[in-house]
Amino acid sequence: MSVIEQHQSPALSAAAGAAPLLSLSGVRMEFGGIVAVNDVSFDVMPGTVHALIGPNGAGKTTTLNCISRFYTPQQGRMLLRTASGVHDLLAHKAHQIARLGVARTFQNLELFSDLTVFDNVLIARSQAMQATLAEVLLRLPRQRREERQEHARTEQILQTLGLSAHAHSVVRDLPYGTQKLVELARAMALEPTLMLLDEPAAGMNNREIEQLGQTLKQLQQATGATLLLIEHSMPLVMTISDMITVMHNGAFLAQGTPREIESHPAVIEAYLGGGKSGKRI
Ligand SMILES: Nc1ncnc2c1ncn2[C@@H]1O[C@H](COP(=O)(O)OP(=O)(O)OP(=O)(O)O)[C@@H](O)[C@H]1O
Repeated sequence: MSVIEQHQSPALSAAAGAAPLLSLSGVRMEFGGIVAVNDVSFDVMPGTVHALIGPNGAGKTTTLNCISRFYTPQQGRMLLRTASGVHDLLAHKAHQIARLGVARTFQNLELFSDLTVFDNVLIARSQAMQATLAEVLLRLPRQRREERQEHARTEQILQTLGLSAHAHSVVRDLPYGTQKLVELARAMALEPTLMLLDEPAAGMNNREIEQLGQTLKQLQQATGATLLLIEHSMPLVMTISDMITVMHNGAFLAQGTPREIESHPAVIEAYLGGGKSGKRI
């Protein structure tokens, strides 16, 4: 099927002439006898919101864990093209991935729950600070200047995500949906080229999901970052995605725009297990 529709979104139009930011080819990951990801290949274009969907156990999180180098696939290639060149992700360890401009959030929150929202984001920012230990200890001018810049940048990130009012709240006291946004803020603090989001809407109510959709779209437009997200909320996926890749039973099933995917017979079959063609997911 054609990957790009005739009436494509501005993000896809801009990306159409570009090389993929991320290319997976023939990725295979198995655990003992279980093949979680089987010969999966797809591209993610720069500056797009790209969803990775599929029924439970399809292999989505395992794929994301391969990209973030939490896992090392037994076969396949994963290339990341950034301004600094083409990077073979398999040549990098998980802790080096952030330096390539890749940030991720998790299905289960990974936050400092006893710290404030501001401090959670500031700690993520601190990875980007250039001051040496001597400068920090002596509080030299460059370190003080960087500190001021980091505080201002942290405030800006909180504002973008609508978290300013919660800046000085302790994370554990906040509703779950707000904590999910804090995790997003921490990922954004790394100023990534590619953001990997594992079920950002999980545990949110409909109003929060709608708000999240607007926030993600704004975030993508404001930063130019590419978002690759796993998500089960179809209203969210269909609203914000430029492109959708569908996995089923560990394999690539289809790729297309939301309009193509919602009426794709094989996708409907995978979700509904024998649903009639013409139904929508
Ligand atoms: N560490 C592991 N050890 C053994 N099997 C695993 C491991 N991780 C995943 N699997 C198996 O691999 C398959 C794919 O799992 P994965 O979590 O990637 O799917 P998913 O599409 O993200 O599912 P969900 O939407 O339910 O989160 C499943 O059968 C799962 O049980």
